[in-house]
Amino acid sequence: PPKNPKKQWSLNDFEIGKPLGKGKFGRVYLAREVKSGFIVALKVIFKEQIEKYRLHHQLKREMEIQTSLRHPNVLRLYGWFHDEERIYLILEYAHRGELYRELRKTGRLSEKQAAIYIASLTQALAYCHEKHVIHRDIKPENLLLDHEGRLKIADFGWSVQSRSKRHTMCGTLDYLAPEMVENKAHDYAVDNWTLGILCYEFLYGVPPFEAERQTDTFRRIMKVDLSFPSTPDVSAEAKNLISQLLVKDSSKRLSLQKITEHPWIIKNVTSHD
Ligand SMILES: COc1ccc(C(=O)Nc2ccccc2)cc1NC(=O)CCSCc1cnc2[nH]ccc2c1
Repeated sequence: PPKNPKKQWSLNDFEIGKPLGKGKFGRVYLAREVKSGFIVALKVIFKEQIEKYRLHHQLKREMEIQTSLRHPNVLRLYGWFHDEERIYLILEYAHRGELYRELRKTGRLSEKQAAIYIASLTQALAYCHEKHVIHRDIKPENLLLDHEGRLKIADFGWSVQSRSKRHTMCGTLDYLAPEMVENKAHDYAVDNWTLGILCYEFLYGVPPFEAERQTDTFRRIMKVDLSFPSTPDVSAEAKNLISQLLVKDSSKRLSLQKITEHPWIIKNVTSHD
């Protein structure tokens, strides 16, 4: 990655390549840092967007936090620069793209692969929480895979994200915890709920409370209407972990520490980062 963080980067330092994520991540481009040949993802944000939503100081504070986040399962923000009308974020490039794509391709994951991803996510979240960073909108399309297939939580930009979260609201409620759906104050424990949703989706190929209409998904989440189909045949340990995460009372959800100690994780994951 670009070495000296204090260096003032500019657009001339990069050769811009293809657009990434087809606008899913805002406007992000593959880019190569000319001197080192290092490949990055360059995210372009228009200043008038930031001004319009008065995000300037939040963006600065957030950039400070994110450049300090160093974890193998958290996408890096190497630095940023700006010109008159745009802000550029120099982001880590995850070569194997969205985990979502892999999930759609294979339909569902093996128990071993699912456990490896859940363990990676748990470690990344434990790290973010100890750095007092939450609001991780962790759903499959915000999870990327690097060239070794290692999971990276790629979703930040909560302020912009919260706009897209409203967008998500009209998209899908599937990943939102009851307290989020009820618009109650929420804390770190929403991420534990989402881990349960993701674990279910990794193993069954669909999220647990999926329904034709949003109102039905809403009702199923509030009721925690959780059921395990007889096929595919999923291990009792996996169902046990999911059942201990998809708990309405956020204080009763399995803690991140307990997830790493769960028999299903221990059985399926060597020390995998
Ligand atoms: C650390 O990450 C981020 C940090 C900050 C922000 C952000 O926008 N902050 C913000 C903006 C405006 C107001 C306030 C805050 C966004 C991200 N991350 C992403 O946007 C997702 C991955 S984009 C890169 C990337 C990599 N590797 C890929 N492989 C395939 C596609 C792809 C796409």
